[in-house]
Formats: sequence, C-alpha cells, structure tokens
Amino acid sequence: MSTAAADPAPLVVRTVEIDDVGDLLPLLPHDDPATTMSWVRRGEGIVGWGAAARLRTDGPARMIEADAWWRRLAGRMIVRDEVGVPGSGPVAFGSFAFSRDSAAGGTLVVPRVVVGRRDGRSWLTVASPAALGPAPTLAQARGAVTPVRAPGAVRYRDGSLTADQWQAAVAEVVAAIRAGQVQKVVMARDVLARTSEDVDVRHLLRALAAEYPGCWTFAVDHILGATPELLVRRDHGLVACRVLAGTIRRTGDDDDDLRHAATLARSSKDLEEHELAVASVAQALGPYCTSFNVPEAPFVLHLPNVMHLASDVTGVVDATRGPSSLALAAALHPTAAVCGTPTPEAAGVLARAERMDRGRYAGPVGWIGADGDGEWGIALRSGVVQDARTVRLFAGCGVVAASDPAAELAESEAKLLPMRSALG
Ligand SMILES: C=C(O[C@H]1C=CC=C(C(=O)O)[C@@H]1O)C(=O)O
Repeated sequence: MSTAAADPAPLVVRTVEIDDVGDLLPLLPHDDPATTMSWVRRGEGIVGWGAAARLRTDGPARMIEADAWWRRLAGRMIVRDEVGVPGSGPVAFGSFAFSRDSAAGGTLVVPRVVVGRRDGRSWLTVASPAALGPAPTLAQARGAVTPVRAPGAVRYRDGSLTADQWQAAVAEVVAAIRAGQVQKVVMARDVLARTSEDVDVRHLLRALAAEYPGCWTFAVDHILGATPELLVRRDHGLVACRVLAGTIRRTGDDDDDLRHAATLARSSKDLEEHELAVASVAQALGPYCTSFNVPEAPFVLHLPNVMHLASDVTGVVDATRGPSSLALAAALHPTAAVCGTPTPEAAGVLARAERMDRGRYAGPVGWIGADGDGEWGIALRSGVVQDARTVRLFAGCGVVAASDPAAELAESEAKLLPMRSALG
C-alpha cells in the first residue's frame, strides 16, 4: 500500500550550472533527518533538502509501487535541465525496509533543492509546484542556515540482544547450517546510542565522508551511514553492482594488514560466503541483461576499519524499455550479502534468530532520475535517528558452517565503528 501527500500538481524542475561548490555536505542548511538527503562519494554526488513531493510505501511491493509512482510523477513534470548529467534534472531519494513485513516500509522524496557535483561540474536543481521563474541562486535555495552541532557525550546500550545472547543466536544458526537447513545466514545486531545533545545529521555525514571517502555517504528519511556496497547503478543502459561478502578487520599496521588481505583472499570460509553473494546477484540480474560479466575471482577492498572480498558485476540492459534502477534494486534485494542462501529460508532463520525488525538497515538506499537511471546502495554501516537524542546502529555478518560466534561478534564491532566514531 502506498500513500503520497496528495496527487501533487505537476512539478516544475529547473537545473542550472553553478560555480564549483567544492564540498557538497557543508551546503546542507538544516539538521532535519526527514528532509536532509545525501548520496556522496569522493566529493561527488548529490545532496538535497526539503520535500517537493513524497511517497510512503509498505509491504512486498514497496519498491515496485515507488517505481510506478516516480514514473507517473516524472512523466508529468515540466523540466528545464541545462546540465544533463546523471543526477541533474528531476531526482528522488529513497530508502526501503529490509523486510517486506517491516513497519518501516519505504520512502521516496523529491527534494525541493538538490546540489550536485560530478567531473568538476556543479549544478543546482529546484523543484516546486510553481511556474518556471528566474534561474535560482544557491544562496536563495539554502535560505536560513543553522549551525552544525556535535552530539556531545554518547552512551551506548544493548539493542534487541546482549552481546552474549547474540553470540548464542549465532551458534544456533551455525548448528542449523551444519544440519543442512540453510547454507548461509547473515546475522545482524543493533546497539542504541544516546547523545547528550540533539543529533545533527550533518555532523555525522561530514565525519563519515571524511573517514570513509571511498564509501557512499547516504542519508534519506532518518537513516544515514557510509556504505561500501553498491546494490545497483544504472547509467545509460550500463548496470554495475559491487558485491561484498567475506571480511577481515584492519589492525592499523600496514604490513600486518597486507598479510591479512592475503589470508582473506585464500580463506575458504570467506570465499564461500562471497561466492554465495555473487551467485545471488548474478541470478537476479541475469534475466534483465542482454550481456553480463561476473569476475572469476574477487579482489580485496581496503577500508579504514575492515577489508572485504569484493566483486564488480556488470551488465547491459535496454536503456529505454528496460527496468529502472529502482526496479533492478527490487529484483536484487535481498542479496545473499545481507540475507543468506537460499533466500526465503535464510530470511526466516534470521528473523527468528535476530529477534528484531531491521527496519531500513540492509535495505536499498539511493536515488533515481527521471529516465530511470540512478544508484542504489545497501544501507550498511548505518544508523537510524529514532528521536532527537537516540540513534540505533546496526551491523551484520555472514554466517556459514565454519563461522565462530566470538569472531562474528568482533567483526560486527568493527562494522559498527564508522557510526561510533562519527558520533564522536
Ligand atoms: C551485513 C553487513 O555486511 C555484509 C557486507 C559485506 C560483508 C559482509 C560479511 O563479510 O559478513 C556482510 O555480508 C553489514 O555490514 O552490516
């Protein structure tokens, strides 16, 4: 089921080129987690604020309904785009729950203002129901800017399970895998952060982007984070997915880390986890592609906190009649990197073992343009702003027959680190 504020009047969308803005994140004018949006990597991408149109969806068809709503809305817009690059012109940011049964559902938001930067070019997009007026300026579009605040002191407490309970749950899942019920299950846990000052999402986003420039720093409708995993990008018919599964922690010592990277690349436990994740992407994407490439072996992706086995899967779809980036995200979700193998059985096992609703964590997050192109990540290494001073952090680990609960707990702590250090 979906609800939009009303069937909105046709939006007028205007994009103009502006002087190089440098950093995008400092442009965000306010701290409202409902209407502060980001999709930024290595200083490029888009940020947005305000809401010219908004859709809320639920249930198994939450992404497909959102895709249809966007197609209808985009089809009725009056557009003047003087830049014509991915992310200019009309865009909607979205985030969707991991589970079809989650109360968290999904959201698509068309920001009132978007600022983008790509290949040295910067642009400003303004969307409103008004008639096409004079070209907007960045200062007008930002309006009143509030100062960025740090969250102050932070106290952490257990989420749905204590660390011991979570390790016991992982042990039960390992037993179920060894008994042949499933092959792989991704087990997640949550931790609650309580801050002494109100949370300003801009503070967290800037810290994440500074520490994890190679990740996509995202924010949409209360969830934010820095994810290394690209569920799908569609750009003029070219489709790309960055599949991650199989992890080792960084030690901080470069020589040790290089040795660990070599160990990871040979680890049969991690290679098994990774192969299952790649297979799930290949199976879901294959039917939509006219050609398709899956690398023979993964490479090791180095992040400041962990290293992952990574594979870049690419394909070609029909750019005019093929599925949109959001439809592809719907087809791919949930991959075995966040759910397990086989998908339905793993989803059942994790729902029982985790004893929590994952909400938007591990769901698709990203943006879509009027032509259906866009980028969708998996909302990992993330937190949900639950109220002014509470952020719920999440992290998960792929569990296979050879997994050890204590090692998985340590891995989940390493994956919580980006959000913990952003909180200060
Ligand atoms: C589920 C998460 O990570 C996935 C992505 C990369 C590596 C993973 C792993 O090695 O377990 C997980 O499959 C998470 O970060 O919350």
